[in-house]
Amino acid sequence: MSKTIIISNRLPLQLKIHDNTIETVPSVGGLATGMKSVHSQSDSLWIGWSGLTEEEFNLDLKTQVNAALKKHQCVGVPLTEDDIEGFYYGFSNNTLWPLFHYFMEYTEFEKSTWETYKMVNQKFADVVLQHIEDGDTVWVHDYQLLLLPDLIRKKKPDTSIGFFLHIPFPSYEVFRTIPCREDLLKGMLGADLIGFHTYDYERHFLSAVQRILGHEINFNNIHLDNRMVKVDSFPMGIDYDKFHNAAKTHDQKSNKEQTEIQQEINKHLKEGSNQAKLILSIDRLDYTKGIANRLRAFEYFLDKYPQFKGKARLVMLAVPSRANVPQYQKLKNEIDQLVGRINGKFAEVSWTPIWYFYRSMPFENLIDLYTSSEVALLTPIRDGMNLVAKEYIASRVDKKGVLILSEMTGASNEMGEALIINPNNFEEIADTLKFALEMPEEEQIKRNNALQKRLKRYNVEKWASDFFEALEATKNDTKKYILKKINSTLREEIANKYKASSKKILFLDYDGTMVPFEKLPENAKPTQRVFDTLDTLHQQPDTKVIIITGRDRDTIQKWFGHKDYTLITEHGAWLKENGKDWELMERVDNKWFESICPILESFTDRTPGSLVEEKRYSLAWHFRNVDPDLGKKRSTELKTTIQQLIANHNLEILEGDKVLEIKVSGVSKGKSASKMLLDTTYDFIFAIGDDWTDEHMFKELPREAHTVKVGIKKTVAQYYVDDIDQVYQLLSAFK
Ligand SMILES: O=P(O)(O)OC[C@H]1O[C@H](O[C@H]2O[C@H](CO)[C@@H](O)[C@H](O)[C@H]2O)[C@H](O)[C@@H](O)[C@@H]1O
Ligand SMILES: O=c1ccn([C@@H]2O[C@H](COP(=O)(O)OP(=O)(O)O)[C@@H](O)[C@H]2O)c(=O)[nH]1
Repeated sequence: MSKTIIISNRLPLQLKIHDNTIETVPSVGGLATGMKSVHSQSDSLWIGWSGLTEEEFNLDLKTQVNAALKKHQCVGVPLTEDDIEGFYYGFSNNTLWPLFHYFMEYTEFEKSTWETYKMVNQKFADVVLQHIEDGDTVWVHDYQLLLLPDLIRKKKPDTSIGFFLHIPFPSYEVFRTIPCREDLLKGMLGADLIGFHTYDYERHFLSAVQRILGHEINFNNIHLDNRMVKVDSFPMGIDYDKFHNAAKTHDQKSNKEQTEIQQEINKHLKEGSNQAKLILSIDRLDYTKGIANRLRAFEYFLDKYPQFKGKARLVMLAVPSRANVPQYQKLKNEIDQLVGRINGKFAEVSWTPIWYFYRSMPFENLIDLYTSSEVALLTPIRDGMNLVAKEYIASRVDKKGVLILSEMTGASNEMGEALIINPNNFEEIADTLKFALEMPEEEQIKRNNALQKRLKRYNVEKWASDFFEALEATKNDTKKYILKKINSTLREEIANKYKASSKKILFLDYDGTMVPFEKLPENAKPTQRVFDTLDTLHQQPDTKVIIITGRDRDTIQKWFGHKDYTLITEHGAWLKENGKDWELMERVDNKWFESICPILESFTDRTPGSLVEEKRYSLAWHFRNVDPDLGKKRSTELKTTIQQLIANHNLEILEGDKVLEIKVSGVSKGKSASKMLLDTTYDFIFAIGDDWTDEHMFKELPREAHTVKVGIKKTVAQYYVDDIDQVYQLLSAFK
């Protein structure tokens, strides 16, 4: 039976050695807490790091380690201290983490940690490959494993692979600064489906893929040579019932059954003469979480609204995290000092403004804090999602409580009823805190009602099932493509038909089919491979070889004029065959150039990288070297600008691959190809091409023709080949 393999750096449990025995503790962090719910409800295997390095346990303990992991359907990836240093503290958390959260000044790029990162991703791949079976689905998580999807794809090309990034994907301008940017993107593109928390992260990723790798993107599909990768946003939910039900039971507990923390909260904060409202914050101690800003904003609040002294208290839980990274150590000192200074400044005998815990707390204590706090104040500078915001709302069984949430969190996109603040605006935070502490109960209930409904509906289970459904759909699309793809059997079948036929005609597109695109069109000259292949085909008995291209007559004359192949240029305007001179296939003129050319030139002047190509009877505006977004925008603008002129002169616009071509209406590769069939009866008709202009040919040729599209794109052609190399593989079978 097929299974799902979840892979993340951290497993849902961490192993510790105590008195020579293995103990397990739950992992902290949103990825682990969220995915744990998915894992526990499905028959999946989770592969990741156990929290122990290879040096930390000996052979005697190994059996215990494996057993502890197996009990939770987990498999460990063996990592050494050096691996953890270079891969986890180094490249993951000293390079990728700050870069992806826009902390460029903290981002260090070191070749040695990059090398370790690559090596450790390979170690993960090796373990996955030991456990993967045909039909399994793989779900890779997060920035520590960006190279893994491609490493698995290389060894197991047919596996269904999903990838989810839990942190922001930064804008192209930030991402482009990292030297290994191409490798990172290529690694991720090994997946069939790539998921992000928000649409913004998704569009940043697509923009980076388009600009750095130059792949064609259609809506949210990335066209690779032989596969399609789908990209989408799936905002992660929480296990709503788990938090809501725990909060319900919590409310029903007698005094005796309450946890120590709850008893403390009641004694000091809720029941004494000096009752203070609680403002809660919970995060890992991370500079992205805006903890220092929050403390300063709280100080500003107490200065601005002194009436809250003694009446409000910040309860701040900061969970130790990545303590080996220097920036985290600095932050810890800064927070300690800030808390000390603010408490020193405002404390009274019966009231300290900040209760600060630097540790992690078990689930029951988190529930104590969530249910006892009137306000949650979460102020990250950047945060992929922020599950604490969702957990706080889900735990409010009484529907009371106010959430103040930074607009820089992924969660703020879906939690519009919360009070959304800019974490750098202390004035706004102070005013919002006052507003929250004074908010009437009816308003709190109204806001939370809406939030809870959404959290209940789009919970972590729904999030995971949506992701799997999308992965399945992507895989099915790919299957459809694979069915039409020319494999060795199909190649032989087509070649046999060719050999068995007595009259054959082959229509071959040039750019993108026989040769790859170049930055400047004049540089895409025919190679020896082009001539060798065409000569061989041309020498076959009863075979007519036609190059059919949008290229201008003069260039094709220069490149192929010395050969005897049939040449059709400018999308069917010109024909040259049987060694005769060029003749016009259609009645065309170019008098209209003088009205269109100046417009194209003015677009070229203000669109860096674009160029005008003047052919005998058509004009082409190329934007291959233009910034992709600008190119798309300007080509749409150009179409609108010349619309009227096009109609007046009986012209039409052909949209090729990064080119708009204006030509006399009615001239097309389809029409000219059909004309070539008029005088002779062929029993083998073949056409191959890569772009939109070839679709005319595929459409208009008779049904029995063998039509082949180069690259995985929408087409009416019968078959696909992946790339130019496969074009030659196919053509060389015809001999
Ligand atoms: O494993 P650690 O280095 O201890 O860090 C804990 C996790 O932090 C990050 O969590 C992210 O995922 C959350 C769920 O999607 C999201 O809400 C939050 O905004 C992110 O920061 C990290 O992405 C995980 O890989 C870590 O395990
Ligand atoms: O002592 C603690 C404090 C927090 N959490 C959990 O850690 C996660 C934090 O996730 P979030 O998305 O807010 O941020 P991350 O730490 O993943 O960046 C939440 O599920 C919390 O319930 C925990 O398990 N123990």
